[in-house]
Amino acid sequence: MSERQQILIIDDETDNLRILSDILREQADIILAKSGQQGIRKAAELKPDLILLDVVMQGMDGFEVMTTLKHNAETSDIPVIFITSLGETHHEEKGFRLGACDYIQKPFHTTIVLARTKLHLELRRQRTMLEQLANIDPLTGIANRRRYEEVLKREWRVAMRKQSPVSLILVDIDNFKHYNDHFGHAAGDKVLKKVACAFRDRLQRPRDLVARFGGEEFIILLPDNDRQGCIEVMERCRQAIEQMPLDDLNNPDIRHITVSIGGYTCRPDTDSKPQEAIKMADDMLYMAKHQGKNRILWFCDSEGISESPPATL
Ligand SMILES: Nc1nc2c(ncn2[C@@H]2O[C@H](COP(=O)(O)OP(=O)(O)OP(=O)(O)O)[C@@H](O)[C@H]2O)c(=O)[nH]1
Repeated sequence: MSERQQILIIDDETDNLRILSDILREQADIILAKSGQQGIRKAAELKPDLILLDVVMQGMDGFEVMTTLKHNAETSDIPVIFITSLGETHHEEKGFRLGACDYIQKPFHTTIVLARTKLHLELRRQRTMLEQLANIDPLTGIANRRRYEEVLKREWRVAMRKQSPVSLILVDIDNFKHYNDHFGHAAGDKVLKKVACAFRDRLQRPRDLVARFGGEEFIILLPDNDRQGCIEVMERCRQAIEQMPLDDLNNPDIRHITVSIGGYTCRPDTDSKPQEAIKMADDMLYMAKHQGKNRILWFCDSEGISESPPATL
């Protein structure tokens, strides 16, 4: 991760903003806010890596700003350093109790401000890296199952609140064992990467998610789209994979692979559970395999089972 980090400085004194940004601009890109309200807005919008927050300010003070930041899921994990003239122990204690990662007293020494911000930016960088490692499948570079389950829980709650549909899709590469046995594990790995890319490139809404479920299985989440819309998206994926050239694998015998897909569209309510929805998609995948592979079987609570491409008589 080489891109520059961002520090948001919230202080109602223009001179303080100028002095701090002069000190810190070599370390990171600086965002300035002249009031608590403006700081909260910029924190949610720009998600800086670190916030330097004054306590004594006109209107909303730093402690109130901190409380608001910690109550908003979008800003709650951004580290905050209080930088203030309030020097008594109980002020410092209150700052830490509210969730600050550090407390610097004014008048401050430039070297101390630099050393502490450097430390917290580095911790932030390492934390982001660990989060990415914990959420990404190392072979394909897409989300892993852990990440999928986390996002699914969140989208399930959103769908319940908004009474909107959510679709879960399981995908399994057809005859992959044969492929692996014939051409080796390394060639199989290349296919897995290509399939992951094919899905990632075609699922374009920001909340769509494709993850590696394990082995040669992928799992997809399409929130806020109806059954027909989801089937169309997945049919485009199925066709793209079927037509995907495997020439670079130098296997004259197998030029193409196919996938079977099981989908389930539902409207989550208090009686339903994400794990049951995954099971429904798995049942559809099983049927897709059973009916000849390279096809989509879909179940929707209100419309029953459908197949894509449509079965010919
Ligand atoms: N190359 C590679 N192969 C994997 C990986 N994970 C699982 N596999 C292989 O995927 C194959 C799955 O085989 P099966 O479960 O029998 O399924 P299949 O041959 O695709 O048969 P159908 O699902 O009925 O079409 C096995 O050979 C596994 O070794 C992986 O990370 N890399």
